[in-house]
Amino acid sequence: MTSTFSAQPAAVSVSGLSLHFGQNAVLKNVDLALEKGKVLALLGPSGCGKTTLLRLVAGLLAPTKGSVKIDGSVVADAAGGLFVPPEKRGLGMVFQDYALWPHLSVADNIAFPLEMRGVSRKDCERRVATALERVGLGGFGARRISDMSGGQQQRVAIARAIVAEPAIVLFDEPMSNLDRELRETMVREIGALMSDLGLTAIYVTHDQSEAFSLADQVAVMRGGVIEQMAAPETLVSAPATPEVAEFLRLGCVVPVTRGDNGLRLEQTGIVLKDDTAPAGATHVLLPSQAVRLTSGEGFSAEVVHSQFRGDGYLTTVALGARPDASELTFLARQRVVAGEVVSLVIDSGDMRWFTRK
Ligand SMILES: Nc1ncnc2c1ncn2[C@@H]1O[C@H](COP(=O)(O)OP(=O)(O)OP(=O)(O)O)[C@@H](O)[C@H]1O
Repeated sequence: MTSTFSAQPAAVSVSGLSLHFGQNAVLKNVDLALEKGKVLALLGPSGCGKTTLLRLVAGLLAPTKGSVKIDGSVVADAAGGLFVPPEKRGLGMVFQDYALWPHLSVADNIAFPLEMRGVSRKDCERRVATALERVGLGGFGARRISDMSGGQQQRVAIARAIVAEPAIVLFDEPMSNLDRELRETMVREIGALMSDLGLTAIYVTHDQSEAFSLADQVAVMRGGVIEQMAAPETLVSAPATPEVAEFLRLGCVVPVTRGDNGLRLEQTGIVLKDDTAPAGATHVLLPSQAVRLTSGEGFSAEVVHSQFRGDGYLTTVALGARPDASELTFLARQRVVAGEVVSLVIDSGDMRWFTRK
């Protein structure tokens, strides 16, 4: 696992964190640290443990092993039997299903965390009005929740999460009930809000573009562990494992073997003569971004399909004899047709090598 640690005191850190449901280990020995003012996205396929990790930070679950610290204070420690309840962790939370009270007004929903803290009525009104302005719902305080659209309800939920100016805001797939267009707008708005307020946030999503647009750091999770935690650009340029490369759909990962004639890319018919692979390389990523069609010498590949996408032709080719051939998808500049055999160039400097899978 690769994590990023910093000399700055972490806003959130977890250490050796595990959670078992009966015999089932859902989270396995996870370590991470998030700096103040930064946004961390937890990204991964369904069931990989993203929500579980978020709920452990929130205090909605207690760890089987390990500990959670918020702003330097331990809020959960399995060994020491310490557990601080969610309402005492100073967090704001935004859920997928909004979790608003439909019978209360917008203002009353947002005021709830302030009332829990005993804030005066006058102060409450002022802070609710500010929070409403921040999410673009100024003047909507008296409306009933049931009279608001899905997008507006999610904005109310965000206003409620930030109204008490918590140290950290946790988002659990907040966009998944919204349609695509609205999701894109909301991602822009949440991003702007996060940077205006300098929020520290953890944001769970299975949507790569959402994670990449919002987060400073992205933790790619798989099977209850963090495979890699890094800035989005680093995940793309230097995926730590073949699994990260495959999950992010960065290109085609193929096994390699060294032979007398050079380095053989299995199931592709490709033999690399300029062998730049490090010792012990077992797999290589052929990144989609590095692939070009050429009229000169290159790797032969048969076009499986190709579709015009506005900015080019999204093209899948078979590297080697089908049906066992590895397939590589990339954006071609020119039109090609299924069945055509094309010539491809991939600079060896753009290839990424792995020493295990
Ligand atoms: N209360 C529970 N009892 C038993 N198993 C559970 C419980 N809650 C979650 N799990 C299991 O833990 C694993 C991780 O679940 P989690 O909800 O953290 O995944 P996720 O990555 O957030 O997935 P999704 O994107 O589908 O929400 C899953 O296999 C899930 O079935």
